Amino acid sequence: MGVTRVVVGLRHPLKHLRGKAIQLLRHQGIQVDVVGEDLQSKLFKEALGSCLIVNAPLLYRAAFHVPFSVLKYAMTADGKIAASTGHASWVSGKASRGRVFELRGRSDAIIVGGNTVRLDNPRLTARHVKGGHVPVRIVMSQSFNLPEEANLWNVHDAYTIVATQRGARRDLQKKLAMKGVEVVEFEMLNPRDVMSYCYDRGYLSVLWECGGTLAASAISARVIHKVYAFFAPKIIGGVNAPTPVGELGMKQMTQAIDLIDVSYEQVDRDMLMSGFLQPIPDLSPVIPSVDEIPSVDPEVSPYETNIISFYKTWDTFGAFANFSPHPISLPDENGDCFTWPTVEHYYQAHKFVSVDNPQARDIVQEIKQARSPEEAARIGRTRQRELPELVRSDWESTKIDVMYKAIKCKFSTHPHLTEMLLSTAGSVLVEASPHDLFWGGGREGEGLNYLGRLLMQLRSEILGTVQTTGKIEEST
Ligand SMILES: Nc1c(N[C@@H]2O[C@H](COP(=O)(O)O)[C@@H](O)[C@H]2O)[nH]c(=O)[nH]c1=O
Repeated sequence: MGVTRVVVGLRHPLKHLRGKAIQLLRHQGIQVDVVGEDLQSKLFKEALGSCLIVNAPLLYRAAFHVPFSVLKYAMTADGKIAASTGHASWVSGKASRGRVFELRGRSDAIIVGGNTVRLDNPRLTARHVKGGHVPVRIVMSQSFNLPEEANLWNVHDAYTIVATQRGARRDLQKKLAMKGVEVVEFEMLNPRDVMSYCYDRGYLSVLWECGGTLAASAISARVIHKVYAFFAPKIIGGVNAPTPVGELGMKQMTQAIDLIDVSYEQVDRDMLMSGFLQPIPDLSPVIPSVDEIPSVDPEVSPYETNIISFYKTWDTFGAFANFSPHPISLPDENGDCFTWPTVEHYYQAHKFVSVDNPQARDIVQEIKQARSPEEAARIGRTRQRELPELVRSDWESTKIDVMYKAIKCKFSTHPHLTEMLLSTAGSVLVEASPHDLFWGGGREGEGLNYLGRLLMQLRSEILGTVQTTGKIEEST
C-alpha cells in the first residue's frame, strides 16, 4: 500500500509545467488536494503563505521576467554601512558574514557598483563551503572608471561580468577582456535592462551587495524584491558616512516603503531583518488572451490554430531553444566526434569551421570551450562582426543546413524532446526572439522564424507526413 494522498502547496508557476503532476497522480487514483483550492482554512492560508515565501524566486521571475533580486547590506546601529572614509571591515560579525556567504551560495549572480570595487576591492565569493556554488559577479559601472587591478578581475575565483555604457573606456575594456572578464555594453546602463539581460541568461536569483546610490536606483526601478538588513550593535558616526540607500525622492515618512512578511533573527551580536518590498505575485492560471500570442503567419488566423512560442530555456517549450542544455555529439572541425554542450555552440563554431586560417581555428576552439550558450553566442557574433573575413564564404547558404543537422541530432539524442515536439502536432512553433529576425518570429510576427520552421519540418518528417526533403537530408 503506497502513498494514498498528496497535499500540494502551490501549483507550478510555469505554465507548461503547471498541473501535470497533479493530473498524473489523480489518474493513478491518488487523492491530491491543492492548498487554496481543495483545502481552505486559516491554517491552510498560513501554509500557502509559507509556500509562496519558499518559492518566491521562481514566482517573481515567472511574473516579472527578471530574476528575483535581494538587496543585502550591513549597517551600524546609527545607520551607516561604512566609516566616512569608506572603511567598512567589518560592520557585521563573522556569523553574519557566514550567512551572507550562504545567501551568495543561493544566488546566480552578485551585483556591485563601481564605487564598491574602488573602495572595498571585494572578492564576492561564497567562501563558506569548499567547492560550493560559485555565483557570477557583476559590476555595474556607467563610466567604466574601474581599477586595472582588482580581486574581481581574477576570474579563477568566479566568472565576472562588467556591465557598462556603450563605448566607455574601450582601452580599459580590452584590458579587462584580456583577463577573461566579460564586458557587456548597454545603450543606457540601468538596473532594469541589466536584470532583463540576467533573465535572458536564465538567472533565477540575484544578490545586490551594492552601495546606497545603486541600491536606490535599483529600488526606484522596482527590480529589488527583498531586503536582508544586518544591524550591528556599533556606533560609528560620521556626517558623511555612507548609508544603505541613497536618494528615492521621498519627502514624507508616509511615503516610506513598508516591508511585507518581515522576519527578525538574532545572529550572534547582530540582528537580521528581512522583508519583501513587493507582495509575492499570485500566478494562479491566467489563460492568455488570443491577441497576446503574436500571429506568425498572416494567412493563419490565431483563432483557428494554436501558436506555441518559446524563447528562454525557462519558458514553455524552452527545451526547443538552441540555448537549452542538451548536448549533441557531432564531428568537429577535424571530423572527430565532439560533444557540443548545446546546439548554439555547434552553430556558432560552424561559422568559422573549414576556414584555412589559424585565427579562425582559434575562434572555433574558443567557442567549443565557452562555458555557456550565451558566451558561445557572444563570441560567435562579436567575432563575425569584427572579423567577417574569418567567416566561411558559403555561410549564408549553409547555415540552415548546419542548424538543421544540429537540431536533428539534438532531438534524436534526447527522445523526450522528440515526444515534446510531437506533442505540438498541429500547432505553429515560433521562436519568440525579438532580436533575431532570421531564426526568430519577432514581436509582431515580422521575423522569418526559421528555427520554428525547422522544428516543424523535423516534426513532419518524424510524423512521416512529408517525405524527407533530399536537400536537407543529404547534408545531415
Ligand atoms: N562590510 C561588510 C559588507 N560589505 C559588503 O561585502 C563586500 C565584501 O565582500 P568580500 O570581499 O567577499 O568579503 C563589500 O564589497 C560590500 O559589498 N558586507 C557584510 O555583510 N558585512 C560587512 O561588515
